Amino acid sequence: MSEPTWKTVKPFQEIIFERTGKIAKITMNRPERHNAFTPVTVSEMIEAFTICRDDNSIGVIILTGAGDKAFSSGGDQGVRGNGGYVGPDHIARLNVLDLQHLIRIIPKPVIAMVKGWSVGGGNILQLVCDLTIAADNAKFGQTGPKVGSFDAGYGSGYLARVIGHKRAKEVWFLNHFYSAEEAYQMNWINKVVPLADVETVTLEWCDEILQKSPTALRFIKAAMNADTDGLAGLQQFGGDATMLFYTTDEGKEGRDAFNEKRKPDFGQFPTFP
Ligand SMILES: CC(C)(COP(=O)(O)OP(=O)(O)OC[C@H]1O[C@@H](n2cnc3c(N)ncnc32)[C@H](O)[C@@H]1OP(=O)(O)O)[C@@H](O)C(=O)NCCC(=O)NCCSC(=O)c1cc(O)c2ccccc2c1O
Repeated sequence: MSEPTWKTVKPFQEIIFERTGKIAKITMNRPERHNAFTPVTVSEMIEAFTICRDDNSIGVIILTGAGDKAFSSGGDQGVRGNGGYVGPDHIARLNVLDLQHLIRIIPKPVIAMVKGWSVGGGNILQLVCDLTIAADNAKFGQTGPKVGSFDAGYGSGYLARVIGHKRAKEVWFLNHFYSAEEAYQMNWINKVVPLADVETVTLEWCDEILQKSPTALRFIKAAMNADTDGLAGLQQFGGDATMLFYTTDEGKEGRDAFNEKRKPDFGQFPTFP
C-alpha cells in the first residue's frame, strides 16, 4: 500500500482533522498531556464528526491520538472544576458524553486507532468506536475511582456488554492497566499489530469497509445500537427506516397527495410477505 496523502479538512486548536480519499482521521492533539481532553478538544471533535456525518464523500472515520505514547488519558484533570471540565467560556461541562453519543449514532463505521495509553474517558472513547485496532504498545484502563470520577453510562453498562460483567467490575474496582494482548483476549478490542504497522493496517481495514454497501453497514450499526441502547437505539434505527421509506414511491405518494390536495393512492404499490 502506498503512503497516504493526508489533507487538512479544517484547522482546529486541539485536534487535527484530515482526510485521504473517503477516509477521515480525527486526532486528539495534546501529546504533552497524553492527549487528555478539555471541553475545547471535545467540542472540536464533535464539530469534526458532524462534518464527517454530513459529507457523503466520507465513508469511514478513524479516531486516534497524536504521537505514539497515548490515544488519550481522558479528561484533563487540570481543567476539572466544580461539576465538570471548564473551558474558556468558564462553564463546567461533561461534553464528552455528547461525543460518545455522536460516535454511536453516526451512520458510518468509526475505527479507534490506539497507540500507547487508552485511559479513563479516553478509553471510553475507544470503547464506543465500532472497531478498535491497537498497537502492541497500547495499555487500557479505567482510573475514575482513583481520581474521584466514574462513567456510569457507556463506560460501565456498555463495557460490561463488551467484556462481561465480572471483567468490567474488575476494571473499575481495581483500576489496573491491561496490555493490548490482554485487552484483545478480553474481546475489548479487535486487533493488535506492531506499532509501526498500526496505521497501515487501519487503512487496509478502512479500504475493505469502503468496498461494502454503506446502507447495509448503517443498518447493522443501528441494529446493534438498538439492541444495546434501548429506546434511544430504536429511535436511531427507526429514523434510518424512515429515511429509506422517504426515498420510496410509496412514501413520496403520501407527501405528493397532501401537497396536491387529493386522496393518496397507496394501493398501486407492491407489498411483500
Ligand atoms: C496515563 C498515565 C497512567 C500515564 O502515566 P505516565 O507516567 O506514562 O505519564 P505521566 O503521568 O507523567 O503523564 C505525562 C504528562 O501528562 C499529564 N497527564 C496525563 N494524564 C492527564 C490527565 N488526564 N489530565 C491532565 N494531565 C494529564 C501528566 O500530568 C504529565 O504532565 P507533566 O507536566 O507532569 O509532565 C497517567 O498519566 C495517568 O494516570 N493519567 C491520569 C488518567 C486519569 O485519571 N484520567 C481521568 C479519568 S476521569 C475521565 O477521564 C472522565 C472524563 C469525563 O469527561 C467524564 C464525563 C462523564 C463521566 C465520566 C467522565 C470521566 O471519567
